[in-house]
This record gives sequence, structure tokens and C-alpha cells, in this order.
Amino acid sequence: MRKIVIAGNWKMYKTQSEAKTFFSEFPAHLKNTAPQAAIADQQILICVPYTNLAILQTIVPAIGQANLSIGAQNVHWSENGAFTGEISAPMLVEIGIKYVIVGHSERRQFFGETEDTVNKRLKAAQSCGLTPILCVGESKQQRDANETESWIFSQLAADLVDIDQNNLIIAYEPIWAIGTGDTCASSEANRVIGLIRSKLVNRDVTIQYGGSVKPDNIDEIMAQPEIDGVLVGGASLDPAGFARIVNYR
Ligand SMILES: O=C[C@H](O)COP(=O)(O)O
Repeated sequence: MRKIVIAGNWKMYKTQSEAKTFFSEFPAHLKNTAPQAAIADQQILICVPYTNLAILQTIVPAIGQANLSIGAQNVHWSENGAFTGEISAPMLVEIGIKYVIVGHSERRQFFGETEDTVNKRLKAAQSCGLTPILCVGESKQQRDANETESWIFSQLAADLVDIDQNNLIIAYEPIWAIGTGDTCASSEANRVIGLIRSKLVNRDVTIQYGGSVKPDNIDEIMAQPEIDGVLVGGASLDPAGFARIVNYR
């Protein structure tokens, strides 16, 4: 069965004090009227900067929302070593982190991430029991050149070599829709996600859509049959707005 995962990605936003303020306000906005079985099928996740991980691991359990987790935004492929500025999977696991974003387009665009390093990071995450969220998606130029499918298929082919599809989330994030307000039409996101699913060995992988998801388009996005959740950037920074996204049903 495909699990719904509604995830926020704070990117490089929120100091510790700002993160604490967010979580002092967020729970009051959550609508918790769904039956327990439905809650168990839906994971809420917020991927925060490294400086917020440990402190939020002590704060979030006290909220009493069993399906709410904190995740990381990247992970190195080595368990330790001389890799200044990097964080390893065992470091995340030791503080109870279960999810990590891998291969976000901003990592690929600004920090030289390649399909090879994405694959290595996925393997490292899985080998320590973390569930990675693999991000794939095309640029505006690729879409305009009708290369969306071929590009995403090539990303999947390279990124998923020797990856366990039973412990994996994929986020389809068209780069041109990220932070632009230019949301991919939900029917088009549904079509591309269906194509991604057709390439997987495990057709039950949770596949999210990401790119300008907002409170006012979440219902339409989540009504699409192939879309199992969202990866939300800007709109995850506001507690009331992100709760509205989480409360879509
Ligand atoms: O990881 C999240 C995506 O980059 C989407 O960001 P956005 O919701 O600000 O467009």
C-alpha cells in the first residue's frame, strides 16, 4: 500500500529560536479528527537545517503527534572522514532521524551534486536504515525541448542503481516550478509521476510532487491518483499554512 507523505523542506531557513516558535504554533493548527488508521497511513515530515535537528528531536515528541517526524536535507556517503561541512548517516541515526532528502535540485545546481554522488548518498542512507527522499525533475529548457521524460528516466536509471525500492520515497520536482509560484498543472504532475512509477520495480513507492505547493492548490494536487504526497518549500515555513497543507483531507 502506498503511504501518504506530506513533507516540508525548510532549506536554509529558521534559526533554532525561529524553529521553536514554529513548533509552539504548529500543533494548534493540526486537524486531528481523522481516524487513527488514517493517521497511521499519513506521515508528516519537516526537513530542517542541521542546527535544528537535535533540538527538535527533543521538542517534537512532546507534541504528541505520532506521525510527525523531523528529517535532514542531505547526507554524506561515508560513515566518517575528512569531509568538512558534511554530515554522515550514523550521525543522523544516533539522534533518531529517519528521513533524509537526497539529490535536491538546489544541491545539484549549486553544490555540484551528480547522479553518481546522489546514488552514493542514497546507498549510505539506506545502509543505516534511513529512508531517503530522492528528488528528480527537469529544467525549463528540458521541458521546452520535450526532454522531460528522457531526462527523468536517465536520472532514475543512474540514481537507483543497487537501491532498495522498498525503503525509498521519490519527489518529482520540476525545477521551473520550485519557488516560482509557477505550479506544474496537477494533471501534468500526475502524468509524469505515473511515468516514474512505470519505471520502478516496486510500484508502491511513495511518489511526491514538489514545486510551489500552497494551501490553495494542495487539495487539487492530492486529488490526483498517482500523487502520494508533497514536498513543500516556502509554504512549509508558516505554521498555519503548512498545517492547512497537512490537513488537506
Ligand atoms: O523541496 C521543496 C521544493 O524545492 C519546492 O519548493 P517551493 O515549495 O518553495 O517551490
